[in-house]
Amino acid sequence: MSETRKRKTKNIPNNSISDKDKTKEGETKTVSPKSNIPLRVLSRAVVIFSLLIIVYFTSNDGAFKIFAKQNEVISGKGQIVECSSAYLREIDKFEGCFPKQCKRFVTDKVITDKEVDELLMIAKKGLKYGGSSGGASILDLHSGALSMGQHFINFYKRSEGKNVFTEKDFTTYKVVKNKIKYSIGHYFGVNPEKIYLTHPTFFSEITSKEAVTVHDEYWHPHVDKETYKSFHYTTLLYLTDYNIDFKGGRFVFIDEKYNRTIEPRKGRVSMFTSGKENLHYVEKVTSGTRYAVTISFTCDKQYAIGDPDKRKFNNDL
Ligand SMILES: O=C(O)CCC(=O)C(=O)O
Ligand SMILES: [Fe+2]
Repeated sequence: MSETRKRKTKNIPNNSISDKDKTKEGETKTVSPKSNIPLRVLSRAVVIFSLLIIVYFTSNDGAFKIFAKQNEVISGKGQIVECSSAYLREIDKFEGCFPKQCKRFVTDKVITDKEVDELLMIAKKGLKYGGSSGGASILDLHSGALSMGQHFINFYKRSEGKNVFTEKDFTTYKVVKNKIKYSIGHYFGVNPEKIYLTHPTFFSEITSKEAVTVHDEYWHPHVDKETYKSFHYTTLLYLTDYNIDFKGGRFVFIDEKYNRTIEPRKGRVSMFTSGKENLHYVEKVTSGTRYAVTISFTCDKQYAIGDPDKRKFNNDL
């Protein structure tokens, strides 16, 4: 920048804006005040513009970083974050469940394509019996909760649902849940036998439909530990692809300096400690349908739930 400035001004004699200025050897050019002012203005504008760019890129507002792109295959990518004090205080009493570090971790290598396809089928065949009047529907395989209009019904109490899910469906869920549980053990340095599946564990289906009730408003920033008291480790398994099956709907961690975005990808698992250190939201889905499963774990045995079970579905438990 200063080079440009030097080059533009070096042939202008001191205090003589209307003097003659040498351009090429032996040639002279009259520099009038009129033609000189725009040059100065231009170079100042360039300086100001450059400064604005620097300020923009070094300021915190509106700065996003893509943590996990949809079109890359991530073996494992983690980011350590400072545990919130409330989270630490609470988790301190659960031996073996205390994470080495609070963090978020993404991997595309834990769940197979076949498992994702099977889970997507489970989600679709259950959710087709319900559906929220707004854009966000859930199906909880454990409790049977299913979005229906502006409410939830217990799908396990409906006769039409009796033979919707097979033993194999429940086995797939259990296998996937266990893989994720052992991954948490591995990546967070905790004893997998000391973390327990907790309520709610659900499939979600999000469309671009306008929200009708608060249950449809998934885009608000929140802390999972505050929304779901028993959560200590949240995991999300994505069943559809961002920008292919749907648009919008990226998951965003809100951080001090940059927000970090996870673009859903089939089979992608995102795991994170559920405290304030992992404040997040989901962007509004603008088209298509987004499917995911939330499978979360607690350190507190009193909030442990069993695996979803076909006998429960058949109402004979
Ligand atoms: O579906 C997602 O990506 C995240 C959903 C979420 O934040 C939640 O259920 O608490
Ligand atoms: Fe959440």
